[in-house]
Amino acid sequence: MSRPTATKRVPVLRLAGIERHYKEGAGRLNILSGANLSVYPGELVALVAPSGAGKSTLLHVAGLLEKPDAGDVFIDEKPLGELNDANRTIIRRLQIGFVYQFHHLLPEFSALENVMMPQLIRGLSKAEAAKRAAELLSYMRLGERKDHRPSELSGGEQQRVAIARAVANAPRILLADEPTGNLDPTTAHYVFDALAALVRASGLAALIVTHNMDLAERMDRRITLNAGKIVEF
Ligand SMILES: Nc1ncnc2c1ncn2[C@@H]1O[C@H](COP(=O)(O)OP(=O)(O)OP(=O)(O)O)[C@@H](O)[C@H]1O
Repeated sequence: MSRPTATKRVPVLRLAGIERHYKEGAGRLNILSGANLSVYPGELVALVAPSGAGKSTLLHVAGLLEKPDAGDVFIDEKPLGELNDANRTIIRRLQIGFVYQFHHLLPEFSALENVMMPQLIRGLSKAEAAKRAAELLSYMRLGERKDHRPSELSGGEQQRVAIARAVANAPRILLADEPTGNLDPTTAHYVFDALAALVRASGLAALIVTHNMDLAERMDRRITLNAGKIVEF
């Protein structure tokens, strides 16, 4: 079936024929068996699947943390399979932001410093990093809280700092594993709204693992894993 408008768009993230298997005794456990996915600029895709279906494995492959056994990952249609480990690390640092269920903020640093950190690692000056970090925290409605340490912030505030940190280096892709899984429903909605606004405003492609069907319904598309393949639902 031809879809003329869709074919003109270029996906930010494309997974093509991804296979991933693990050894199990004498046999093989096939987790991903020809998984295909395209995520477009500003799009939020919910990944909803039962425990053990391969959600983390898929995020790890998309995030260049694990190499697929077959198939390839494309960012802006550039294939990444041929890159050596050093170049994969560079692409991961610059192009991909990660958000986890638990924020993993550095406890002895302020919110501002936590968001500055990836930029300093990338080689930006302190002044440049502080400016962007302050802008991002204001966008996440945390301007007043930027000098607080994580222990002085609420769970929802901590998670918004973690989201700001994930996009500090202006990545192309945001990968999130249950980003609101640790929050009460009202806070989860608020944090999700902030995340969605950021993704749409910056044209990121976001792949978000969630068990929360309310949030999944508010994303642009919903996918699941069935026998190692990606299925829209
Ligand atoms: N390094 C590994 N070696 C062997 N088996 C693995 C390895 N990593 C994951 N698995 C297995 O692959 C399957 C998929 O794991 P994965 O963590 O991707 O699932 P998931 O959908 O994220 O599950 P959950 O929701 O419980 O986190 C599981 O059965 C798991 O035990």
